[in-house]
Amino acid sequence: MRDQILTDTPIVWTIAGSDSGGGAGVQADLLTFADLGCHGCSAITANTAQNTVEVVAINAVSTAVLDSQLQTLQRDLFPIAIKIGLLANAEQVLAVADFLRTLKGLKPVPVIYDPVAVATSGSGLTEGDITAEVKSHLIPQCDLVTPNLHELEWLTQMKIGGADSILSAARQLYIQGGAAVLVTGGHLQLRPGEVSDLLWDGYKADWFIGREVQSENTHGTGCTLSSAIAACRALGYPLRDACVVGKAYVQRGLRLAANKHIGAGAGPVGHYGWPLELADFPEVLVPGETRAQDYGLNTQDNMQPRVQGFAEMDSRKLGLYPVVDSVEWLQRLADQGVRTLQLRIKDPGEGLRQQVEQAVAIGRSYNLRLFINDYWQLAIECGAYGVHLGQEDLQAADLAAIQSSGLKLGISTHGFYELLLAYRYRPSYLAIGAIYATNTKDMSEQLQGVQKLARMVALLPDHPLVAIGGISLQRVPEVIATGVGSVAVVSAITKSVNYKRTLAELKALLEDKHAEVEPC
Ligand SMILES: Cc1ncc(COP(=O)(O)OP(=O)(O)O)c(N)n1
Ligand SMILES: Cc1nc(C(=O)O)sc1CCOP(=O)(O)O
Ligand SMILES: [Mg+2]
Repeated sequence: MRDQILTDTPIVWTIAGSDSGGGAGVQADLLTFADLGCHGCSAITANTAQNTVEVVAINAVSTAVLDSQLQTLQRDLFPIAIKIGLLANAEQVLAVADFLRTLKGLKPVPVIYDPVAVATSGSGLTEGDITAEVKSHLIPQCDLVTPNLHELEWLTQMKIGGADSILSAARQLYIQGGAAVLVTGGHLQLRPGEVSDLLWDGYKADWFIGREVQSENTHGTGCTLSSAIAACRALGYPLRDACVVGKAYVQRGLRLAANKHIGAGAGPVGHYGWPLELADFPEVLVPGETRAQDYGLNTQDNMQPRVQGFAEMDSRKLGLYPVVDSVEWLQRLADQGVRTLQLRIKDPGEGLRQQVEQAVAIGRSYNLRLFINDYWQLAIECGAYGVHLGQEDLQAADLAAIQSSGLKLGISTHGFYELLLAYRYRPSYLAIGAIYATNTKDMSEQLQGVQKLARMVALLPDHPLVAIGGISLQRVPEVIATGVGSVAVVSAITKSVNYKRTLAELKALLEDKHAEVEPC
């Protein structure tokens, strides 16, 4: 195995069939990898003869031919992620499963399997039945399986009729093979106009709701989705982020290719680059919203209805936003002219209420935008400007009470999935973190970097956004170059040897009108 250090671009493999028509299979996979910034490699399982209206031949390669491609790739182009598509017979399934077992023994590699066995036209794509080998040997080597409803029925032998049966079958498939399951919903609309995918990872069910696109050009959507997810995994995106970005990539391809004419039948989905428009991204279903019933959620009686729309702030750009752990720090920074502040007390002693009351009093006398972290009841009772909550607080806090008290609400997010989820509440601002590694809190699994930050800012150019995590004075210019309007800092100020000087420099960067960058 050569060291991945020799490669600047993440390497992603596709193990799949060639589509001579260029719309699906390896051809769609390689276009997707390139579009999303990865280097694609292929191991071809079958040389299909097809166009947009017919599949004439499958032409499976021998397992020796398949294995020689895999072994050759492994020696020089070790993958960061793998997508698997058409495996043409049981021998191929076993050969790939064996290969993956050995490969994953060398290094963990996320494997995404799109279980292709029957074409949308209904033509069988495999030589003989591969069900037993797929279930017992292949899926246990995979991290995610992306069946459509027909494929889910095939793999579970369960009849799918509605949301409950989709979830039951996904759970069943997970129990059988241990891989997370993303059920794609192109074949059944649970609500008119909504094309929704279900993710079950053994812990949590999530529905990603997309809008129907009227288009004949849908060939290759399954291949493209699984490849986009593999590419995102190779780029370091966690599973849920990879799924929502993958779905947005396909949505963009459907939308922009809708009026193209390629062949007489179903033309290919398009490949149009990284999705940067919110309209292409799915909505993440939120517990408590009315339509959750149609998706098999809201089954508990005590579920709080979703609350949406919190008080707006006087500015979309808050500029510098220090987060401090004491009333003393609050006072010092207010004295220096800071306008936006957060009180974040993690080890509350006896006098918590008193500290919040003092903080609110300072906030009033200096006309601060003062947010209280975590303690939303106290924030309401004491009349703070706003409250800041984490994702895990969203189910526990009384959002309706926060909303009706007129308090502003900020919500933490860590990646695309959490951003889309939190946006469903339309809070006063969304925080995005951790941008860089930080010693203030263990965020090592949730680092975003400035490229991802810029992509998230592009999705929500008109919504107040705050960047947080590891932001030092030196890093502020590249953070604000993303278009984010607010920068939250802890240690840059509280650990500074000269906080007044650091503060002045931060303010110069963040509150000087000329330093403001319009969102992209
Ligand atoms: C502006 C801002 N962004 C994010 C956070 C983190 O909040 P949370 O996820 O609730 O984590 P804790 O701060 O409670 O550890 C924040 N406080 N402020
Ligand atoms: C409190 C906190 N929340 C984060 C998030 O990403 O949600 S990062 C973070 C720590 C920020 O401290 P510093 O500026 O010292 O890195
Ligand atoms: Mg919190």
